[in-house]
Amino acid sequence: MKKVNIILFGIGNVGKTLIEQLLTAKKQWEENSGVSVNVPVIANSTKALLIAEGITENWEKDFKKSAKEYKLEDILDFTKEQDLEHLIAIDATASKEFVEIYIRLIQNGFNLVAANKVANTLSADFYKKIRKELEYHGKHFFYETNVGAGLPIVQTVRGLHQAGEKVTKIRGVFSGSLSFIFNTFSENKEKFSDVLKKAGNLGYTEPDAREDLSGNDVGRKLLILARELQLDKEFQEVKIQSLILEKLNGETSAEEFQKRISELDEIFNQHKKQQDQGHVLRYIGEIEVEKATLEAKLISEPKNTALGQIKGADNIFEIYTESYGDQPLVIQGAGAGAAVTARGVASDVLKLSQRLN
Ligand SMILES: NC(=O)C1=CN([C@@H]2O[C@H](COP(=O)(O)OP(=O)(O)OC[C@H]3O[C@@H](n4cnc5c(N)ncnc54)[C@H](O)[C@@H]3O)[C@@H](O)[C@H]2O)C=CC1
Ligand SMILES: N[C@@H](CC=O)C(=O)O
Repeated sequence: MKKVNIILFGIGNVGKTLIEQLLTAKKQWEENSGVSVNVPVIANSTKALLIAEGITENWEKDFKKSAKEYKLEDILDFTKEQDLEHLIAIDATASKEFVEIYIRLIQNGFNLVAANKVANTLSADFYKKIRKELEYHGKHFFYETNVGAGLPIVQTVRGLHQAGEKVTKIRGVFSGSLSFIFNTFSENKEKFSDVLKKAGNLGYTEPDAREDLSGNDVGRKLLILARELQLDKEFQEVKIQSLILEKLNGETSAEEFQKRISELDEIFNQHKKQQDQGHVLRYIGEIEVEKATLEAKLISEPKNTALGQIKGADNIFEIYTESYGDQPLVIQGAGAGAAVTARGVASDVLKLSQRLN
């Protein structure tokens, strides 16, 4: 039996659900895949719980009782002292600072799985540096949930491109939270701010919902796919239409923004009023490969088109390639939510485990 040791950073929406899924699937993984999953470290932004033999279903109580403030060195020392092998660090944070330690993790023998999109959307130099370090140390990095949550988007785009297929365009609804917001807001009389709160409570938005409303989260996803297609782009080159007022995004803190979200209601009412009969609002992303352009924008879409008909927090990705011609390869399904995202992370962990000797 191959024993893998998970060091989980981030025990919020996605992290918590992942723990539950890993504990529940443990026996199945052992029996069907020969992989025994152990979670000796779980950490949030301030505290970590370190248990060599792994957390149990009492992990929340144990964390409250025994988690201690920590530095990365404490975790690195612990994994060495305990001689833990087959190490997989999971980044289930949304932190911009946390990704700075990826290189140190790789150098200290860790493989990586990330739900966090930041590492793949910093400078092209950093993107290449991570991959160079991974190659040098013989480590792996999986990040399927960076685009489309649990949907198989990254692997499909990468697989087509690596196989020599000419991908010409990717177009679709890349944001689960904006999908939910516009589906709900277009269809009923709720205020925009109430729908936004609901999306947050359902775990669809980023921890700071402005990441979604500013279009930055979609921008990141576009860049991640573009880089899979070996387009050498930077985040600043993505053309992004923001849906948020400058005054609420600039100097305002996330807490202040939460208190002022009703200021968005009037703007979105206007967007809604301007809809033609039978049309819905859609925030879409588009990569034109030949032109090397990446764009995220709000459009008015007829309800009866592929993009117009989606429901709930669905994403839809139309992947146009030479072989598929005018009829794109289409992938659709829930594009946000803790359960689908955590399952995508778990799937990455399992795939990565199977590569470890
Ligand atoms: N919610 C969704 O549908 C999807 C989320 N994701 C990504 O998953 C990630 C996590 O999202 P949520 O669980 O909703 O966020 P959350 O805000 O519920 O949880 C974040 C966790 O990270 C911890 N954290 C923050 N900074 C840290 C640091 N420096 N070191 C260690 N821990 C730190 C926080 O204490 C918290 O436990 C985000 O990057 C998000 O973009 C990706 C795909 C879909
Ligand atoms: N906030 C994101 C969550 C997944 O990445 C989204 O809305 O799609």
